[in-house]
Amino acid sequence: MGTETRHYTLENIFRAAIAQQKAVAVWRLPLSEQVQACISLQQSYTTSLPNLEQSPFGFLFCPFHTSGQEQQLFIKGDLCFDATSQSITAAADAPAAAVEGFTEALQSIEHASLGWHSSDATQASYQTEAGFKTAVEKAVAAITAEEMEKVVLSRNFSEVVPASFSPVAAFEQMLQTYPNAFVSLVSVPGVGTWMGASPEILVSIDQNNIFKTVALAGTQPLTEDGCTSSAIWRQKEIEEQAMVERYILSCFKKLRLREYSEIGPRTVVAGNLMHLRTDFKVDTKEVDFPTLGTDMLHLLHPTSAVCGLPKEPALEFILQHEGYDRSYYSGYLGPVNSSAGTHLFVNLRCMQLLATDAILYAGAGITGESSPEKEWQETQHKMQTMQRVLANFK
Ligand SMILES: C=C(O[C@@H]1C=C(C(=O)O)C=C[C@H]1O)C(=O)O
Repeated sequence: MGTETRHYTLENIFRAAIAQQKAVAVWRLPLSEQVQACISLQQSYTTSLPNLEQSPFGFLFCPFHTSGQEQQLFIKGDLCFDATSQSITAAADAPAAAVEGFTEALQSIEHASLGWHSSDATQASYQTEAGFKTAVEKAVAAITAEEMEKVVLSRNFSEVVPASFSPVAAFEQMLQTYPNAFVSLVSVPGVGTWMGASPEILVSIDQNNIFKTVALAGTQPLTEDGCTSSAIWRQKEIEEQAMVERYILSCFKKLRLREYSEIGPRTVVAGNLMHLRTDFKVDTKEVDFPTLGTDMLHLLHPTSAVCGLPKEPALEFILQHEGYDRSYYSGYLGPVNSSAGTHLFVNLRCMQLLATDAILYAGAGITGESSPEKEWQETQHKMQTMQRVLANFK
């Protein structure tokens, strides 16, 4: 097919992918205008531990717990859609018959219903307010007993999807509401549909081979004037974020990497919230470390921003006490080897769309100073990111 001259809208592309039972990912990088989508024409989407440098263009979608029941997925970019030019391009190795089938489907798509792929999984489990608060109390006790330093506890919550809801319209609205977030919509047959506005880079490598990651933690509601300069941070948040920073530094150390730049912590805005963020940057060409992206991805996930410190006892604690399955929440997702490079984000401020309900997810970092009520409130605030999106259709 090469470069098609026909013009399509994002809605055409998404409808065709759903009607044709294909996996599709749509995204926009923070502070960018460019909306892209990719569609896989493969039979299977599962992947093993990703090797970013060797990978073809596509979109990674990985769960929190990589040895749990959810699979690591790769939506190969057999078809790539650029929303600015409204054009669609097929990869050189895309299966020709499937490309033709998809293009034909695109012509007749106007009348297809606008749904989304739903999950094959049986009924999701939910965490209650009491259950969450009990888990926080147990975590504080374990931290006081020096079993770990920090653990991130999360919960989920279900809301009815309004009848007029459209994932593409919601995605487009998120572009406006959350300009500095990574905005995404992922829909995979048998796995389901997720959308979100993430504030947190896990691993990014741009076209100039610059590697970036961040230490993001510490949360407070946006100040009244919306100015980052008027934020006042408590010692608890400062320490919590410093732990994430320390973890990233320990990963660099494991790889014997000494040349990196570190800026922060600075206060940043994420929707209705503010966080503390330290930015790390490495010129992988200058330090002659071409596999840094993959190596760091393997060491970082799950970071102490979503799991805890040390990683193993924190993960163990989460699996034992959290009381529900995080699924793809606090996993990671993003384009790999796209025209803008590889940009993986932590899957936060997100929701999973079921047939009639949406499951919203949020967590909070627990330290020795945590109070169950405050941490509960923090998860309430974080859930507003997606509640605002649903509310627009009510
Ligand atoms: C766990 C979440 O967010 C993470 C936890 C934070 C915290 O504990 O303060 C802040 C930002 C994120 O790294 C979430 O949004 O669900």
